[in-house]
Amino acid sequence: MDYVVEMLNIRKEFPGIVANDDVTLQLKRGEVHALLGENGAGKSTLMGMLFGMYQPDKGTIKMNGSEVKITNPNVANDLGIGMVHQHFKLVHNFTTTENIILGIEPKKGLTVDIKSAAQKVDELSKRYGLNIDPYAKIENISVGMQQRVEILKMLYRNADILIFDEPTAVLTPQEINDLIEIMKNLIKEGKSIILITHKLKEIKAVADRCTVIRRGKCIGTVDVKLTTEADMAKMMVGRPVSFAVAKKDTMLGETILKIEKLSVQNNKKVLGLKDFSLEVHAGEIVGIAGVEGNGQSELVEAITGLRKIEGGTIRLKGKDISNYSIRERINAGIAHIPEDRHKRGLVLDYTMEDNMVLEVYNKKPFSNYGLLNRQAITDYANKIIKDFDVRSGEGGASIARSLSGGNQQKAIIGREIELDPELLIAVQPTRGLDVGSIEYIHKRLVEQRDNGKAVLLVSLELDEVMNVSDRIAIVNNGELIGIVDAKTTNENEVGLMMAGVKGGSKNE
Ligand SMILES: Nc1ncnc2c1ncn2[C@@H]1O[C@H](COP(=O)(O)OP(=O)(O)OP(=O)(O)O)[C@@H](O)[C@H]1O
Repeated sequence: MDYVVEMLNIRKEFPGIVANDDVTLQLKRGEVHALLGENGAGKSTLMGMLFGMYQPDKGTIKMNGSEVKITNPNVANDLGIGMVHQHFKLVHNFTTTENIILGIEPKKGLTVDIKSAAQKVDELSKRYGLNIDPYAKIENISVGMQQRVEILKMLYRNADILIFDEPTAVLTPQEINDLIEIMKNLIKEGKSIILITHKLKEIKAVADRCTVIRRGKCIGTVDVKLTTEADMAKMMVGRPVSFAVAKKDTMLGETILKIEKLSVQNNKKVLGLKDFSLEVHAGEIVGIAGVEGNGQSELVEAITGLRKIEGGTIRLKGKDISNYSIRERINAGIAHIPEDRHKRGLVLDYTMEDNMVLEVYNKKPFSNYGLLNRQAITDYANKIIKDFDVRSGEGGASIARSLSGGNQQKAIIGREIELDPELLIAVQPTRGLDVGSIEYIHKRLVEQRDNGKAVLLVSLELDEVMNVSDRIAIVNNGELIGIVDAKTTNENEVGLMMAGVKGGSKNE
């Protein structure tokens, strides 16, 4: 059999956890091979070993039939293995070309030959349909484009084996379609791809075979054409997963959040949100649907106090909180699951325990007269970790950075829901989560609403907004286009409104 890469009987332990236990993955030349598994199942660890970031404790790696020792990422590069990481590794004030050549700069005498490098970047970009400007700065291009720079980095180094670690988690639906086309082009040009993703739809759309791992162990490799999404989900979680969200009828209570004529500037100092009004009641989930960058971040940051407002008012249970500090807003009952779990969700170098009390450490029983009560903090953190099935080697003592992306996300969601807030703002809450965890998180959001709390859900996943929300507010270009009832609307109507076609109602 023509395998370009074979990872055979691989084992890797971290303190307190066997991340990979006898895992085998064989990559055929010219295939897209999906790697599927729950959060913390050991996917990134396995790929980390193929990319030379970790060494296996046991097992062998072969390339084209011969055993190789991939002792560091430079060796991986030399062997033609490239990786696009979950969190990009780019220097923001460098240009695309500067990022791509970093570490392997072509020289003319003593100076770096940027011109010839930019020319090569341009050629590669055209050949693979990537549409990258070789002189654009990273900070000025979209996340989707930044990812293409990561792809170009691999191509520039002549990689033939391309590893994509959850590449679509940060992309918009259009960017996802583009990436799928790019992958197909790469295969046509003779590359082989390993794709880590939680999205079964994408596996169906682009992968040939799929290897499933659960809690570090290999469950099997299947032919994607012959396997349904439900079967793959079951292999991965070990039980059938329900994709539908079960909900009782809403029992609307008082108005919790009342936004009137809100205007907020965006990062470019123009109005990112204009004259925006919305109400969220106790006992309902209001979803915000829109293409990324249409005012969602400005809205969330204005409510949570992360961004100054230009005009209008924000009321929580009738009280004007427009000028409250962030802490005052938390104390008033607002909780926030942020979009960027690393930048705003966690202090990555703190333990999980400390991360779980970031908003409450200064309160009883966690502190008394300025002294921390470690036992109370441990107990509180352990409860969240258990309830939300946050998996890591050393539980609350684990450093946040060492947790898998999905487990970091579950911990943040647990921390915010545990506050039992009057208003829970959930931004992309299930980004990077496996289907089993998504099912659980959706249940918990619905539970908040059933307990008479208000939930504001912001998501780029239309399916999620449609399934979880009671009402859907659609934004386009910073304006409220309309509000629709989730029970009676359909994807077509919401899609049109997202494109700016007015519909629905402007009131509650
Ligand atoms: N450097 C590390 N130190 C300690 N533990 C680690 C380290 N890297 C990973 N782990 C642990 O190994 C397990 C597997 O993590 P890994 O990141 O491989 O999971 P994953 O399948 O990629 O998950 P996700 O889908 O959430 O990204 C997790 O329990 C994680 O906490």
